[in-house]
Amino acid sequence: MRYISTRGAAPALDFEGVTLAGLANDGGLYVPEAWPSLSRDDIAGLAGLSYAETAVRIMAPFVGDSLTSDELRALCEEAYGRFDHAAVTPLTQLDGQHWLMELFHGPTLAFKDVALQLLGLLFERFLSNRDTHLTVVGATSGDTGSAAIDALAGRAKVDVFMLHPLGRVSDVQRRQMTTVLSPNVHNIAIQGSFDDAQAIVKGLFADRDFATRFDLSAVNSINWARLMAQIVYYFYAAVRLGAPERAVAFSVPTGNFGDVFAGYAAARMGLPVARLIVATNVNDILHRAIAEGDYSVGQVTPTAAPSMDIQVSSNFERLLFELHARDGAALAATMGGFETSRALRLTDAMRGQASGLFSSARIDEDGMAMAMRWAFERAAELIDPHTAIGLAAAREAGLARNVPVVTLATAHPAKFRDAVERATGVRPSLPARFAGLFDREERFTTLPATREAIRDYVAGHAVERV
Ligand SMILES: Cc1ncc(COP(=O)(O)O)c(C=O)c1O
Ligand SMILES: N[C@@H](CCOP(=O)(O)O)C(=O)O
Repeated sequence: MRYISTRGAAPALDFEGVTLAGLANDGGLYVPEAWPSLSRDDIAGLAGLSYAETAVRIMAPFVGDSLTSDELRALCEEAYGRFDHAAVTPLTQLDGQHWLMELFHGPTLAFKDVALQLLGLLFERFLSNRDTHLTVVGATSGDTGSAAIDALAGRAKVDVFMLHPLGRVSDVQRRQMTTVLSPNVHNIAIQGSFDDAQAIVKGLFADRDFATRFDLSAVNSINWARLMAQIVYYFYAAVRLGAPERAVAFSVPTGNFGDVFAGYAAARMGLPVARLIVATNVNDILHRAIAEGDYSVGQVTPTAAPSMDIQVSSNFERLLFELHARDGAALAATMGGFETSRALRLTDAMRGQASGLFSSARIDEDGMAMAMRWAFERAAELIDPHTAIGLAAAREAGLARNVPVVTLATAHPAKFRDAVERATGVRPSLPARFAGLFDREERFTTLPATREAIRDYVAGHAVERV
């Protein structure tokens, strides 16, 4: 399998190459040159397999020659062996139509663990026979940071610099990052928003000299390996609910468009997906884009679902690439215009194409709280604010009663216990392994939200290529 950049000008790479590179050097994102395809029999053959074995079957075509299937299996068994539920991503039924897919049974209680536990092992495996020290620079609105830090802390050939927006993540999220004191972990609170953090990270990659000097790599969903690992649970859930005989819809709490793009990839690979519902909070650029074709950047409003307080969604570029008929030069021109004007319009043809699979909804804070209460009163389930946005969107989507709708439960409710308590009156508790989280020493550096400040800090603490 080879990977090409959405902007058409970077060299094509194999799976090992894209995993280590993160972002393409033309500013684009890597995507598979062609979507692998699974037949109905292949999909039916996934029934009854363990999560790890399902992962091997789905990811093998993407990994190509970069790993043998025994190596891939060993990595999947190790990564998913760290989850505290035997099914890894279990389904819970809420009523006759609605299900939750619980993606929060990993070490840091969010869906990010599904991909980042594997990515940590992939880095280690690919670096084992290279004389390279990676400098991972990432941006987080709370969950990617803790999952990446858990996956990379203490690894000999990687340093991780994680930027979070000061004061805009939950206390549990922050402490999950800042109480990890390994020397290779560098937490930075920036005086700005998540969008500022993400723009700084992309800016550092765009500085080719800097990116080469420090062997920059990415753990955000700009890294293809992140999305690849997330495709697996769409197949795993759909097969449990009757695929390939029955199509399943998914409602996805969306910020950076990574999770829902993984659902798109599953559909492109042959999974019968009835609908992908893009659920946003009041930071609704993606809802406006899908519903009206208006992808224009507004101000970020802090909400009780802070991990979705995002305006510029990095993976939307991967969908735009598909909607530009995979023409990298055309997309590079579109993105150039967007970077200047902070706005772009989808043509009617693009919107028409997207609407075959995607729909969207914007859920405000009241809608979110109501969904938390509904899940609790109706099914005795405590759900986190992000999941609640997905569930509210699922319930208002108006899909035929015979279509099962799976809402992705992207975080454990205890990560956002204040918001959950406000909505339901119940304060969810953290699993026992987090006892003491609030007594531990925290370490982070606060910096201005400028590329220069972050570049200087990274340069002062990272390992330079010899
Ligand atoms: C809990 C939670 N839900 C949803 C999202 C949005 O996912 P994505 O950025 O892949 O759209 C995030 C952040 O990425 C998150 O942390
Ligand atoms: N919501 C995310 C933001 C980063 O998203 P990613 O999927 O691109 O890593 C977070 O919690 O950090």
